[in-house]
Amino acid sequence: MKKILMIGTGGTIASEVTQDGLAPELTSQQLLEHIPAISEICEVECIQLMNLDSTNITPNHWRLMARCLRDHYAAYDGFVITHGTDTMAYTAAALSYLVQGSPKPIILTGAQRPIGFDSTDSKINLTDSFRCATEDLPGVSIVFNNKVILGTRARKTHSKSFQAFSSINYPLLGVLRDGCLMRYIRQDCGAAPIFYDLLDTKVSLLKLIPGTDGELLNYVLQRSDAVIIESFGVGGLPSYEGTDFYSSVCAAMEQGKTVVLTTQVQNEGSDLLVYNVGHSLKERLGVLEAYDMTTEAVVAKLMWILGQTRDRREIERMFYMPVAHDILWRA
Ligand SMILES: NC(=O)C[C@H](N)C(=O)O
Repeated sequence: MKKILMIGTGGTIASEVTQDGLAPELTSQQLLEHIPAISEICEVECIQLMNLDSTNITPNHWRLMARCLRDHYAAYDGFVITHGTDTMAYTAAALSYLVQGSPKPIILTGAQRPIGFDSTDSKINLTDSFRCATEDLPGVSIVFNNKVILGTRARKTHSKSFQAFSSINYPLLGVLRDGCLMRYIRQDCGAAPIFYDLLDTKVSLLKLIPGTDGELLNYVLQRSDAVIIESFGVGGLPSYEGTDFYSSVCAAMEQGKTVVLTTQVQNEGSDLLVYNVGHSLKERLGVLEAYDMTTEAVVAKLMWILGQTRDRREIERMFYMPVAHDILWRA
């Protein structure tokens, strides 16, 4: 029987009703006690790394999770991390950069309703996740509502219903039907994973609205090593009286900061060269663009890259180099 490590981090799945709203209180061991049938699927050992609403998860917690995987990697056949859904897509992306090429499954799961509630999705999500953790499903993925989503492509797209996650600009890796995994895609992997530990957390995101105050961008640029600007459509920077976004970006890049343009539109990604509002940003300034990557993946990838280098060319090379199919290859 395969041996799986369950790593508890909190979330709704582990939450109980308190006077001040739901709060994570159950340990991984207590979660398992709700589903005795898991012992027919695999042998499980548990570690409780933290017990947090995922709103409170930070990049330091991603590093703790990656270290936990590294320290216990050899002893288990697969890993199930229980996590709040609110920032699970960020954690999945971060672990995809911190633990690359894993031949063993690293599954993140959680729930929209606590395990103690009559109408809960916790039990099916956990059972499906343990099934997937015993399969040939390399790399980091999210198993939720019968779907298997690649870690770099997940996004929370429903705040309440069980179908919380979607795969963005990439097909599902598989689905679960009556507890059986139908795998559509097998991720490539190495003989052993490469673990990373360093992250530069001075990465910020600015979402534009029509008429954004240019001083906001200056402020964010000042306080960050990299800024992601979530712009409109296929991407570009506005210009109107009283703002000079272009000069702000230019000055920040001269100081060695990294600027990435992405889009608020969920599907199909950016293409800065299409419109005049984006063209010179790309051609003359050389800002990076996200193309089909999710914002969650861009955030985590920049932290991972800047944890390793400050060289502009190297940053650009690493940014466009696909890791776990986070970006479609561009020749
Ligand atoms: N469904 C959930 O898990 C939401 C919860 N607030 C969390 O992210 O921890």
